[in-house]
Amino acid sequence: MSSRVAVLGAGNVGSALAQRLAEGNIADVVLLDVIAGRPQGLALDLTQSRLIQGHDRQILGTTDYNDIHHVDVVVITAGFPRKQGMSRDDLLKLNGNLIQDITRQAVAVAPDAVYVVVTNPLDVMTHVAWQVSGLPPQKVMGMAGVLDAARFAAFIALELNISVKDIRAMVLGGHGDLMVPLPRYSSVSGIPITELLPAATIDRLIQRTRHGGAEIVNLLQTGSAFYTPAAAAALMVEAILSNQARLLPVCAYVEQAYNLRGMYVGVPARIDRQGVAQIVELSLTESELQALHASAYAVQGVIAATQSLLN
Ligand SMILES: NC(=O)C1=CN([C@@H]2O[C@H](COP(=O)(O)OP(=O)(O)OC[C@H]3O[C@@H](n4cnc5c(N)ncnc54)[C@H](O)[C@@H]3O)[C@@H](O)[C@H]2O)C=CC1
Ligand SMILES: O=C([O-])CC(=O)C(=O)O
Repeated sequence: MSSRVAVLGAGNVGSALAQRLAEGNIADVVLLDVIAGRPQGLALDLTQSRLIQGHDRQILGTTDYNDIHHVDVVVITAGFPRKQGMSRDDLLKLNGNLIQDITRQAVAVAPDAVYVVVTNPLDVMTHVAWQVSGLPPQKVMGMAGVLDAARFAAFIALELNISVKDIRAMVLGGHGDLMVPLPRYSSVSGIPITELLPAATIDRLIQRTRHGGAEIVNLLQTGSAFYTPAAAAALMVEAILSNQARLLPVCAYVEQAYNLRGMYVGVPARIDRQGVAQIVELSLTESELQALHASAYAVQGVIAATQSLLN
């Protein structure tokens, strides 16, 4: 039977993700939104391009959770994006209760799915979704590291004037200004970028990566990035469905690693059909570990403050 993926939220990220999943022949898609007509219209539009795009994927638009019954993966993209001048954490109040409500409704009909959260503030929303889902933490992960690492790789490629195909990048930590791009674990055909670029240039690329989302928010003025976020979420869905044990940076529940205990944060993880199969613990220098802890504890602080805001 064909794999089925529910995309909750048919906004910019959700609709671009639905297009990638269908046109990439990755899965059939159920696109769900609260705005009646929007997911149905987008699904019909995507269906009409099947001849041109050369696929037979089913794309269903709906406002009814019964339609996501027993999907394999649920991606949560519903919620408000930030506008210029806002931090991702400013979305907490707007998106916190919404994520709880959506997760409860989804888990009731798709209890066996793997859940991928995209809504911001990402690490906190992933924690909240897991908390209300009642699912084992391996089944609930967040999308951030794949996007942040793709941005770091793009900036390295532009700086070196080298094809991005030969670049691998690693970013740990929360999806915020304290995220931790790791130059020692970022390379061009196996050569660490610390061998190819001066420290000051690497620092500039790190800062640009940390503010990669805000740079686009400031340019768009009406919302936030969606093409690369959708591509990153599609890659994670494909990794889950293909069961190929891909190693990706994702927001995962760290039981005990990196001297962290029981919290969601961005780490490299082996992803398979069951979700997060294993967290990979890199050997970090003292300053890299400190930076990861600063990022993780900032997320922890927001999670603690969030509990009183939620239903
Ligand atoms: N994790 C990451 O790296 C990224 C996260 N994001 C986040 O993803 C979220 C979505 O961003 P966009 O698609 O650009 O926003 P958007 O405003 O284009 O779309 C959001 C959609 O969610 C729908 N929605 C709202 N409440 C809903 C509910 N209760 N049930 C179902 N649908 C509901 C809205 O009707 C709208 O269609 C934002 O929170 C944004 O900050 C965006 C890019 C990257
Ligand atoms: O910047 C935002 O608010 C959206 C996002 O998370 C990103 O593009 O990294």
